Amino acid sequence: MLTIHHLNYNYPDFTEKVVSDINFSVQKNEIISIIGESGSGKSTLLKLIYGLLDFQEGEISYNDKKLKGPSYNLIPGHKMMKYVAQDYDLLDFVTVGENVGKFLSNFDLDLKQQKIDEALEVVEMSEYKHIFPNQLSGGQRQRVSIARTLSQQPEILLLDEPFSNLDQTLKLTIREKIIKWCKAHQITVIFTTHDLSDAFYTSDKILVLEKGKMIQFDEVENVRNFPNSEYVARLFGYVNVLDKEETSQLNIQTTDNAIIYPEEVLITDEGIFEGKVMESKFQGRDYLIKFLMNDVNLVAYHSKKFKTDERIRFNILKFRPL
Ligand SMILES: Nc1ncnc2c1ncn2[C@@H]1O[C@H](COP(=O)(O)OP(=O)(O)OP(=O)(O)O)[C@@H](O)[C@H]1O
Repeated sequence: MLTIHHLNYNYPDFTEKVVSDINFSVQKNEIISIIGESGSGKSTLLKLIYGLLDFQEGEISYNDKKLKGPSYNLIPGHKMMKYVAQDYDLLDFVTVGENVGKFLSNFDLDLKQQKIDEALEVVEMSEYKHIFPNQLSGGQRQRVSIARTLSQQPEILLLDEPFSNLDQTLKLTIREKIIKWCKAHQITVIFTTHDLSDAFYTSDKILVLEKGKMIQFDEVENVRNFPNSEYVARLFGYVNVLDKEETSQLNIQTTDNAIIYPEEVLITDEGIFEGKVMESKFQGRDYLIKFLMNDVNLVAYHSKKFKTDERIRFNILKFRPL
């Protein structure tokens, strides 16, 4: 088990804490995604866990053994972990296959090739095995870099934005294959992402960072269903955040502010409230309808497009106090 306890970090020559009093534990074989606004400290947290930065306060331990930063280790980076940064770090003068096998033992060459082939297959790069990386696209380089860490079968895999350069179609397959492979090989994965679908489809738990602080850490469904702040709710995309005055206009019985996801606003002719459409935007599957009820701005999804200024009726199906 990996445990992070009261972790604090500021970059040398800066006083501001980039990681501030972080506490969480990760069980073997769990998949954790770290989400948060740009600059919230996601990459820094990964680097601290991997042992690339010396934290000023706190403790990181793995299976009850304390882990130290680069000042205490001859080679930075803990042996049982592998870290894929955003720069991929491939050698351009050897082939993709040789890059993937770079850290594998030459003792059993058949086994080495088997591991290389298996890892390349997971990221769907088998046909590029004999190509040099400088002939690859950014997304292909990213996949080779991931394959290189998979082939080494670490106990913990730390991935910084692992799917950021993949197009949507490829991402759906590769993301699933990588996660399946890691689950099958009992590998713990911690990855950062800006794409909420990465977090939803692949992780067991989501860790939310805001300005270096961990503001929520919970199972995926709980973070989405019970976001503990407006910041967390807004990470999931469009959301209605209503203050007390606005909730009372919608007959919502709460003394707190409330959040309502767009799918919890039902546009229907039988609705008890009336609104005026401001905008209908096609979202791929349905329309995002922005509308006003008195002076309350709301968003909802609907299969049909409405005209600007059209009158609609709606009901509130659910709300969550904040
Ligand atoms: N080497 C550095 N020296 C000083 N400050 C840094 C350094 N690297 C990052 N920072 C600062 O630390 C903060 C957190 O950066 P970090 O890269 O961890 O955020 P992030 O959440 O991963 O961002 P992004 O989503 O944009 O990748 C930012 O304010 C950044 O400017």
